[in-house]
Amino acid sequence: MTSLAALPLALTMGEPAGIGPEIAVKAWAAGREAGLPAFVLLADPALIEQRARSCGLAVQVAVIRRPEDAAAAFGEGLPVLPLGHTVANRPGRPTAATAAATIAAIDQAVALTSAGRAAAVVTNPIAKHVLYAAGFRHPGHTEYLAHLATPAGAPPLRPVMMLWCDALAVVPVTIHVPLRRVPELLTTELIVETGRIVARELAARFHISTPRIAVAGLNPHAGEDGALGTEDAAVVKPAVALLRSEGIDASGPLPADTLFHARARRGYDAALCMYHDQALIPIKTLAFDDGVNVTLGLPFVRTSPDHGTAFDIAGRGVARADSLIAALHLAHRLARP
Ligand SMILES: NC(=O)C1=CN([C@@H]2O[C@H](COP(=O)(O)OP(=O)(O)OC[C@H]3O[C@@H](n4cnc5c(N)ncnc54)[C@H](O)[C@@H]3O)[C@@H](O)[C@H]2O)C=CC1
Ligand SMILES: NCC(=O)COP(=O)(O)O
Repeated sequence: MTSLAALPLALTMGEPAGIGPEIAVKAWAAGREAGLPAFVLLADPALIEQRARSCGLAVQVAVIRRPEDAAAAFGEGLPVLPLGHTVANRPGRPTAATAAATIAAIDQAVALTSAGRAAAVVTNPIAKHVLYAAGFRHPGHTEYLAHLATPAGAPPLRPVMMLWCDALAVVPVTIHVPLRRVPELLTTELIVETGRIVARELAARFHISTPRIAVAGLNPHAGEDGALGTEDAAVVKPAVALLRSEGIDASGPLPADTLFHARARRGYDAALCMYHDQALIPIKTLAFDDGVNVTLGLPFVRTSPDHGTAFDIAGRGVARADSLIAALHLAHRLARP
């Protein structure tokens, strides 16, 4: 079998009306100078050529038939493996008609990686509401990738979303759920399972020998002894105790408002946050341009830029590829044995 280091990363097209096609082209153009690992884009080659033209980007698309040909093609052109779907759309105008192609790109990236023909999965952003309108029943990539990776008949894998940059790693314990449902969905078991996966993968993939995990409280001031909410004492605190009883260096519940300043960040390797925005606001404030979304708990590496489809700027040639480039670098690093 080809060594992982020699395999290309499998990059999905993402939502075709978003900035994915444009930043893929820009990443490839920057990558030839910046030593980016080779990747293959799973997309409709005609869409990529047309979007590059409309964004004023000079790019040669190298249509390949096998991911094994990506590394050799990468120096000459952007390697694109056709999806078998024609994708016609206008930037900024998403349509459910392209949902099947968007999903096919994810399926193919996972299939190639699982078969040992790609080193890792890197995804461009999808617009969840567009896929939902076409009948997609998973909240986002994170949950869909876990579904694809679960062997038939086995209990579902628990995926964990982690947003990472050099200065901070954050994990939302509850992910894509309305805020009003967070208290009912947040259980001691969910926090413990998430903490275990984070500790295990920070050690195995990030090579942090004894990961320090800070657990944020749910309520202001971590509940202020029950005066500002009961969940911190009843749900979060027992989870921290259980993690500690397993030898995991967990602390908390800690007030979230003082968890993310520079001095506090030196005290932990990852912060477990109780809901989506508690985790994503600090990291996107610190590192919007180069934050990376990593899915933990899967049998393969998956990364993604931290941003979304940016419909407001799609097709204008102004989207930044930095976060995608950071995602490609991190995927390459994590996929190394
Ligand atoms: N991994 C994924 O698939 C993700 C998908 N999304 C999806 O993206 C859609 C739009 O979400 P929003 O909340 O509007 O977030 P967004 O990240 O798409 O856009 C927020 C703001 O940041 C700007 N922006 C985003 N990426 C940029 C880039 N690379 N360069 C320059 N400016 C950039 C946009 O123009 C916009 O003003 C939603 O449907 C959401 O579900 C959001 C986050 C991650
Ligand atoms: N806000 C983060 C996000 O939406 C990423 O979701 P996913 O599609 O990577 O699961």
